[in-house]
Parts: sequence; structure tokens; C-alpha cells
Amino acid sequence: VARGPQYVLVKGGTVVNHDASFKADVLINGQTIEAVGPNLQAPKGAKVVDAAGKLVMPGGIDPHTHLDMPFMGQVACDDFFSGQAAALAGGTTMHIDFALPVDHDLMEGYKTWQAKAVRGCSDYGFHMAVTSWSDKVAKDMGELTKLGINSFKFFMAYKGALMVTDEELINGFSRCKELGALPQVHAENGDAVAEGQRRVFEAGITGPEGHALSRPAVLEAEATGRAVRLAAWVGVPLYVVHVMSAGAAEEVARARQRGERVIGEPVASGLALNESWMWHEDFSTAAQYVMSPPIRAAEHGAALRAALAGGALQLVATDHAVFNSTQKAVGRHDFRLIPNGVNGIEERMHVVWEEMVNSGLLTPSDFVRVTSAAAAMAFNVYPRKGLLAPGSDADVVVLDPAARHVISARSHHSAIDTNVYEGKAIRGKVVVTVSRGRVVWENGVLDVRPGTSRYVHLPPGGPLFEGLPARDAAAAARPYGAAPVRRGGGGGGGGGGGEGGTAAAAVAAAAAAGGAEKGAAPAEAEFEDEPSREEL
Ligand SMILES: NC(=O)NCCC(=O)O
Ligand SMILES: [Zn+2]
Ligand SMILES: [Zn+2]
Repeated sequence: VARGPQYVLVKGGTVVNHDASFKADVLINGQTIEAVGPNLQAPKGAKVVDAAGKLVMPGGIDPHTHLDMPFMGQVACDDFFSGQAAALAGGTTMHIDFALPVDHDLMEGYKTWQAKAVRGCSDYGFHMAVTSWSDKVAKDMGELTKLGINSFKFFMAYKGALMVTDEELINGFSRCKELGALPQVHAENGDAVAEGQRRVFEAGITGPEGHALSRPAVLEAEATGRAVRLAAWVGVPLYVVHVMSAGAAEEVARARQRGERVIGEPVASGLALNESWMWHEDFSTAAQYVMSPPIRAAEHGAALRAALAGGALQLVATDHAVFNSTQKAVGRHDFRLIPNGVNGIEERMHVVWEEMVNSGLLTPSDFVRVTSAAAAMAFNVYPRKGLLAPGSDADVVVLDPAARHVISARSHHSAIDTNVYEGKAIRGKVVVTVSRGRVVWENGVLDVRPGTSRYVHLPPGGPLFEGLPARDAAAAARPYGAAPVRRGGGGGGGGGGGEGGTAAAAVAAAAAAGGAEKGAAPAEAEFEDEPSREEL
């Protein structure tokens, strides 16, 4: 495949990183940034991109997508080529997709998703869902960390399909801790949702609005609170995907106030849209907006934007999972059958720019943090990704803050025939995208080919895991929270310790009560060998 010129010089723009912004040129050599600085000279044959008056930023990273996903009897209509092409046209140069186990088999899931991804055209990584528990699942999680997966997702909803029990959640969290892998949760109380759906449907509400009514925000807050507390008890960081409500955001914020390492991920749709669409009289229009947890009343969106601005939530994804109007129509007479999911992989950068930067809630550097750097850090691929600096991958976007455009299904690049942001006016536009050193989007023209995707290994034991053994040791010194342990004192050290008790502390308390070596340290984290960063 012809790659284009070896050198690309992005000239005359303002470089915006998450920690600084300054006037500089960016020189790309092959797939890597060679230099960032003033007045760089273009080597012979270089392609020069004029960025005068524009912002030059690290390519976006969307940490939550579902391309080519079989779900609720349908297969998401963006495959890895159309989805990644759409991403590049919107300034997102890497995404992390959720591989699903095949018949609960994680390794089969990994192979299946790699086979799907081959036809793509951009960088991608994987999370893996864990939908059951067994020794084999635990073993496969270890194998997958060697294959570049450092995060595992647990669905607390989708009863009878993907949902796990609390016991499975605890086993999974504990295994993640051993591996230095980040557990992620879809936080909704799946039992209550199933009951809510039954009640709403039996009350005669069968349309898309039933989706919103059947899974209220309280069920998301409950599950979020449960997940963060269980993660704290296990002593592992936690990543809460698609935070859609004020209550769930509060649970994340409170956990962080308690010193727990929790990341909260709002998605573009939750920040920018509101639930009223699900009451639209036209079924096709209303069904487009059905996703889980649901897009909620406007005050939730405002709370999520505020939480993102104030740092209570950390980064923005999309949960891009697209089903076209024909696919959505299978739920015409029963909202429970509408395949859940909305678009966003192409729109995220623009929607976040409009909602968060044009409104003054975030600075351009904050924008880079929430759309790129924070994901690179959370998934342990920073500064290779998420930063414009010598040695980093040459994933670069040029954003013209003055250019205006309107989002529409008529002009987007996704395979879906609708767009939940239809008609939304945006001030600011990604005018150039460079993916691994190649200009793939310029002047409204996309230059991509299927079969050019690249898998990015995500090694375990990232920054979120630094210092955890010391935290465990401190917790073990105060088993069950603040209660002192009396050797032989009957009953192993007294009552519960509020938010403070961890599993590590309980192990130490039990050991002390049973006469084992005093203060036995919890097992050292066994982060397995860092996988090579080489491509597959
Ligand atoms: N979110 C959604 O509605 N669909 C994709 C699956 C998931 O992330 O829950
Ligand atoms: Zn989910
Ligand atoms: Zn999702």
C-alpha cells in the first residue's frame, strides 16, 4: 500500500497538548513525530499542511465503541472499515472496541474480534467483556493481558444475556487486581431494569419512551454505587463506562473524594442530548435515541457537563453502537426489542468542542485531555498516544475553530442511515486528520483503504495501579476499617469499618485472628510480563 510522503510538516499552527499550548510546527517522519518546535524546515519531498490560525492536537481516542457487534438479535451496521473511516473523518485516530466472548469463551471472542478488525483502516485496541465466571475465564484473562488487553468489562445489566452477578463481579474484580488490568462496569441494576420493563410494557407503554421510563436514573446510581464500593473493597481501580445521570456522576465523584481510583466516562450523547426524543411521534426518529443507560432529562446532561468541567468525570467516549432504521424497527411494537445504541464515533470531537469549549466549560487543553490524553493514560499507552511530542505516534488533527458546519446523516461517513445529532450546528471543524503519519482527511476528502488497521497493544499495570501494594499494606494495618484486631479476642476483630474495609484488610484480619503471622501482607500484585508493544 502506498503510504504517501515520508515527511509531513504541519506548519504555522498552535499546538495544543493537555498540559500546554504554544505556537509550533510539527514534523512527522514516517509514522512518528520527529520534532515539535518553531520554524521547522520541510525536508525534500515533504507534504506541508498549512495550519495557520488553526489548532494542532493529538488525534482523538474514543475508548468505548462497538463496531460489527452482534447485539439484541442484530449486528451493528458499522464494521471496522466504515466505523474507523467515520472516526478519522471526525478526528479520532484510535478507538478501543469491546470484544465480546463467544459462548462465554474469551479467547474465541478475541480471535473473532481480531478477524473483524482486519478490514479496518485506523489504530484500535480492545477491551474484553467478562460475561460468566470459571477457572478458564480467569486463565484467559491472564492470557489476554499478554495479548494487549488491559481492561475487562462487566455488564451489571442485560439480564439473561451479558449480565453478571455480584459474585462474578467480585471474582472478576479480584482477578483484574492480580493482573493489573482495569475493570469496567456498565452500571445499571439489571434485575430492577427487567422488572421495570415488564411493568412499563404491561401498563401498555410499548413505544421507545418505554425504554426511558423502565430504567430510571436511580437504577444507574444504585449500580454505580455498588460497583465503586465493591471495587474499593477488592482494592482495585474502576472505570465506569457511559455515566448518563447526575446520581451516577455523584457516586463517581464521592468515591474519588474518598481517595478511590475511579474513572467516570460520560459519552457524547449523554452530554449533548436529552430524552425528549424518545417521545417523538415518529417511531424511527424516537428509536434512534434508544441506548442504555438511557439518554436522560436535560438536567442530567447539565450535571454531566458540569462534572466533566469540574474534573469529577474524566474523559468522553461515545459508546458508538449503530443500528439502522430497519434494524431498530424490530422493536416497533415492543421497546424491549429495539437494539440499544447510538452513533458518535465521527461526531464526538465536534460535539465536545461545541458543548464544552464553545460554552467556556473547558479550555482547548482540557479538550485534549478529555478526548485523548486521559484515555491514553487510563489504558497505559501514553505518551505514545495522547501527546504531540517527539517519539509519539504521528496521530494529529488540525481543528479550525472558526469553521462552521452542520451534522447530518447526508454527509457523515458511518454506514447508519440516521444521526442522533442531525441538524446540530457546530463552530469548529477538524479539517485535517493525520493517522500514523498519513494525511487521511483533508478538504473534506477521506483517503482510507480497508485492510490498513493496526492493533495497539495495551499493557497491564498502568498508572492507575501504581502504589496499590502500598495502599493494600496500609489497609491491612487497619483491618475492617478503624477497628483494632485483638489476637484471640473472639470473632476476628470486631465490626465493619464503613467505607474503609477492604478485602486485603479482611484477609489480614482473618489471618491475625486465626493466629497466622501477624500483619501478613496481602499477596503482591502479580502483574504478568508486559507484552511487547509490537504489532500483531
Ligand atoms: N449502550 C448501548 O445502548 N449499547 C451498546 C452496549 C452497551 O454498551 O451497553
Ligand atoms: Zn454498556
Ligand atoms: Zn457500550
